[in-house]
Amino acid sequence: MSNKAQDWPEGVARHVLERTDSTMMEAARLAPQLAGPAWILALEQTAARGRRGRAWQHPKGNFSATLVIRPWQGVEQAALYSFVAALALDEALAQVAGPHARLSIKWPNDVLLNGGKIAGILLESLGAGGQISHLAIGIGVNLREAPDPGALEPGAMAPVSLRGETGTDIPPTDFLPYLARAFAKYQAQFESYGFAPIRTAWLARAARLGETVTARTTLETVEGRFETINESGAMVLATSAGPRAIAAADIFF
Ligand SMILES: O=C(O)CCCC[C@@H]1SC[C@@H]2NC(=O)N[C@@H]21
Repeated sequence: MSNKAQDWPEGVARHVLERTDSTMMEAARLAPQLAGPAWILALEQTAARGRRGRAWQHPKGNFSATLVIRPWQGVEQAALYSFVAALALDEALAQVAGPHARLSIKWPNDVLLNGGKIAGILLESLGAGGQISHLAIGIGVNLREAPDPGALEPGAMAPVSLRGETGTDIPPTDFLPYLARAFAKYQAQFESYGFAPIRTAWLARAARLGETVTARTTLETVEGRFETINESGAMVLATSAGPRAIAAADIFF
């Protein structure tokens, strides 16, 4: 594991907080004053949130951070940063987890370790008057402890922790440079060459590609074979009624 201070990506600010409500809220408060991209890491969060309005548990020792950036293009491109973030997470975790860790990415933006959920990503756009000024990319990683499965929704993916699965015990402040470097690498790729190379890399890491999955949207439940993701990042399922592109859903295996 290399974790030298000089390995921090150039031009990116870093704020480390002992405690806050949520790094997403901290990001919204800080964004107007930021001169460039910034990571906001909190050692404790009192009101952390997950996707679809769910609460996110943050046991002590786990990683919780939000990266604030100015998105490269419009609203549609902004959503694709979740794939950039998932690849970065996968790479950073592979670097610290050791050779036996089985990492994969679950559409749209969870990272799995040995089949359980180790990390989640939450994207929020910040701005006023319909204009996105900043993108807040929130990342939670169960570094030390898996949250209590009893507090999760029925059918939710079983949570695991890095320490529980691999024995690696890395503090959040030490994990951050791995993630920041990996994110800067994939961000540069995305902003130079577009979504195509990110999509290819993402598909190579995708969990259950080619297998039958169930997608639960707010309106319906769709079952089908996970064929690919399209150029907008939607999951494409081969269903009995033909191909379906799903833009947002919870996926069950
Ligand atoms: O539902 C998910 O899987 C996404 C979870 C995102 C949690 C992170 S922790 C850091 C940031 N601050 C928050 O309040 N949420 C995100």
